[in-house]
Amino acid sequence: MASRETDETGTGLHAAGITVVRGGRPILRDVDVRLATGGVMAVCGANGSGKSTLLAALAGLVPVAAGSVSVDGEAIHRLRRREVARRIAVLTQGAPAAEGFSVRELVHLGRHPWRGPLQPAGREDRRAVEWALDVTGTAALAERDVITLSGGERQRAHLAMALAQGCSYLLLDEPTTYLDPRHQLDILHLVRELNRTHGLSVLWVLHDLNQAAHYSDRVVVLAEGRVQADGPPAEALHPDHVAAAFNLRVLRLPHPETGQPLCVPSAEQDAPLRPDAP
Ligand SMILES: Nc1ncnc2c1ncn2[C@@H]1O[C@H](COP(=O)(O)OP(=O)(O)OP(=O)(O)O)[C@@H](O)[C@H]1O
Repeated sequence: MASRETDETGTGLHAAGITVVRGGRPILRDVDVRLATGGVMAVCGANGSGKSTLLAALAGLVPVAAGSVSVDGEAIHRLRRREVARRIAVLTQGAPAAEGFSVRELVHLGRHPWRGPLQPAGREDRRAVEWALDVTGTAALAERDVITLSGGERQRAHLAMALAQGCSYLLLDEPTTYLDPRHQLDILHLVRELNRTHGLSVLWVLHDLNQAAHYSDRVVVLAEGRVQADGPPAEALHPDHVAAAFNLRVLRLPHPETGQPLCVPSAEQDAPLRPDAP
């Protein structure tokens, strides 16, 4: 049996029975989740259920009180920060706008794990940056100040920065926030394509259950810091799991064009979540 320190059995990014405590309170409890190499996994759950905390724990950014996180079989806490950053790129919610930076300079920041603090960018750095600008469609924006970009353009510029990092694991916290419906689909489609063409392993926190189901091959549903469901989208997003995790009744209806099951909120819902709501 593999130990929780080394996890020789598995590749991928694995949270093995982790508990995370913040502010003296357990936020995640005995969570066991594995992002398979080459997989696309969505994390869904109600506000405050622990999704961002799980993402941070998988990137080694928050300590675990029990269990462990491993990347390709190596315990993450044994790796140097730079080594982790060469394997795992993280794009958090509402990444701050880097005022005074051009898009190209922002994307170059993604190369930091690969060179010394004062080392100038080399050929490989420039190649990675131009590739990231190209695949995210931000090459035409490269000389623009990041602060002048629209929300959608900024999201793509930050995605380019994460891609320039040259990692095999990409963790995205609500990458569609602030985007209109068409730009949401464009980002989801782009990341899915990068998964298919470059074997990038993706874990993303998504609020839209239908987008999570359509663009991911596995869905984890969190409820109050525990795993409510983990499996292929049709299983994990069963109405019973959705009801337990979100206090939301949904119907499963086939998409009129593709027949894929859609989660549609029922017209019949329980009382509002907050008893003090008007
Ligand atoms: N540093 C912290 N100290 C204390 N409590 C924290 C800290 N960070 C997060 N929490 C709490 O942990 C819980 C889970 O937070 P988290 O951000 O992981 O949830 P989430 O599922 O991503 O929520 P949302 O959908 O609203 O973004 C929340 O109750 C939050 O207040």
